[in-house]
Amino acid sequence: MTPAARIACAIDLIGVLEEQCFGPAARRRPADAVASDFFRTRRFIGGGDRRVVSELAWGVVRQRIRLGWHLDRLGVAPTARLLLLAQMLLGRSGDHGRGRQAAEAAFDDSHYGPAALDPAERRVAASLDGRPLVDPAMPDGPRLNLPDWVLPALTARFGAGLAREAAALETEAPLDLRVNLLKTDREAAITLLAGERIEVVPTPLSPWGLRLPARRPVTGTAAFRQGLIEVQDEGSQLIALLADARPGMRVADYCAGAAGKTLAMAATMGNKGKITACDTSAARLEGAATRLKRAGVDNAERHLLEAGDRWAKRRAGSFDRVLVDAPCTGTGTWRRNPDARLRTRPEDLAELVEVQHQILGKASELVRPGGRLVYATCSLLPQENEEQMDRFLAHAPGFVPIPLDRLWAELRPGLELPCEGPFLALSPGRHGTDGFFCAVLERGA
Ligand SMILES: C[S@@+](CC[C@H](N)C(=O)[O-])C[C@H]1O[C@@H](n2cnc3c(N)ncnc32)[C@H](O)[C@@H]1O
Repeated sequence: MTPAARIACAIDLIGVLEEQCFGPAARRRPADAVASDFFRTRRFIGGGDRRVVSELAWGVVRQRIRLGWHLDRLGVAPTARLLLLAQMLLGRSGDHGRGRQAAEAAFDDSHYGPAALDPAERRVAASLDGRPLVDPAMPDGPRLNLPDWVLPALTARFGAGLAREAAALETEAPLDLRVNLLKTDREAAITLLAGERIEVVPTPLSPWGLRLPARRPVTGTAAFRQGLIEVQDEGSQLIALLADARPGMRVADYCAGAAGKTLAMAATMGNKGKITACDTSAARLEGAATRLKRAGVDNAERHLLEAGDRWAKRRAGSFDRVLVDAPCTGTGTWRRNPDARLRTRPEDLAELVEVQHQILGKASELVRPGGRLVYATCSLLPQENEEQMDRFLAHAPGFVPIPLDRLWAELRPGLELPCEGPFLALSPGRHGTDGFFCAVLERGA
C-alpha cells in the first residue's frame, strides 16, 4: 500500500468504528471486534499495512474525546477525515507547518489515496495546526480524556488525585502473570521464563504475581502451554487472595466468566474441595474449560445459570465462599480498552447497578452461616462499589463486612495495607493495577 492508501484505509476504518462503536446510533460493539471484521473483509491488506492502518485508527480512538472537542470548537462535524486530520495536526508545536504540509500531502487525491482536502477542511487544518492536543481552554472531561458523566463520581472518589488517575488510565497497562501454584512456584517460574528469554519481576502485592517490564507475547511459551502461568492483572489476583478459598471448602464463583478467578481459587484450595464456576454465558463457560484443563484443575465444575434454574435453590446456605465478580462498567480497565470510555454510557451504569444488586441477592443465599460472600468489580465508580455494598448490607443484615486490615494481616502479613477503609479499592494511578474493588462479608452463624 502507498502511504496515501493507508490513510484512505484508516479513514474507512475510523468511519466504521464511529458508526458501529461510538456514534449516537451505534451498536456500541467493542472496537477490536469491529476492526477484526473490517480486516477480515479486506484480506488483500498485508500485515505491515494492517499495523499502520490500525495504529492510525487507534490513535484517533485513544484521543477521540479531545479531538471531538477541538472539532466542536470549530463548529464542524467529526467526520472520519477530520478526526484523522486533527490527530495528525494537534500537539505538534514546533513543527512550523510541517504537520500541515504532511497532512495536505497525505490527502493526495491519488488512485487509492483519500480525496484532496476541500476548502472547508483546509480551513480546519489551518486552525488546528500547531495547537496543543490538550488545550488550556478545555473543560475537565477532554482535559482528562474522560467522558463527562464519570467526572462527579471520580472527583468524589479521588479529589485532587483525579489527574494522576486519569493520566494512568492513558498509559499502557503492564502485562501481569499469575503463577499456578498447583504446578510450580514463583521462583521456579521466574527461572523457567528466563530460559525462554522472558524477563519478569515479582509483583509487589500479589504473592503469585509476575510482571513483564517489557511486553512480550507469552502464550507461545512452554510455561504458558503447560499451565504454569496465566495472564491475570495483579488486582484480579488479589480478589482471589481475599476470597481465601481453602483446601476442602465448597466454593461458588458465581460470575465466573472464562474462569480467571476460579483458576486462582482452585490453586489456593490445592485442588481439594469443590469449586463451581457459574455464569449466564455459555460461551464464556466454554472458554473456561480449556483453561481449567491446562492449569491441571480437577476440583472445579461448571454450571450454566438459566432462567427457572433450581440449582441455586437446592444449594442454598451450603457454600463456604461465594465470589460475585460482578458485571460492571469496567471503568478500572479503561487503560486496556480505550474504546470503552466512548462506548459506556450513564444508562449502562444505572442498569448495571440494578443487575449487581439482583445478583448479590441471589448469590448471597448460597452462603452458609459463617461463610463469606466476596463482592468484586473492576469499576472505579462508588455507585458500583461502596454504595452497592451499603445498599446490600441494608437489605441483608445477616452479613457483616470483614475489615480489610484484618484480612490483609492474615493473608499478606508484614506487607503494608494497600488502601484505607474497610474494602479493597485499587486504582491504576496509585497501585499500578487495573481499578478493582473487593468487599468480603461474613454471614452470621
Ligand atoms: C467481570 S465478568 C467475570 C470475569 C471472571 N470472573 C474472570 O475473572 O475472568 C462478569 C461475568 O458475569 C456474568 N454475568 C452477567 N450477568 C450475570 C448473572 N445475572 N448471573 C451470573 N453471572 C452473570 C457475565 O457473563 C460475565 O462473565
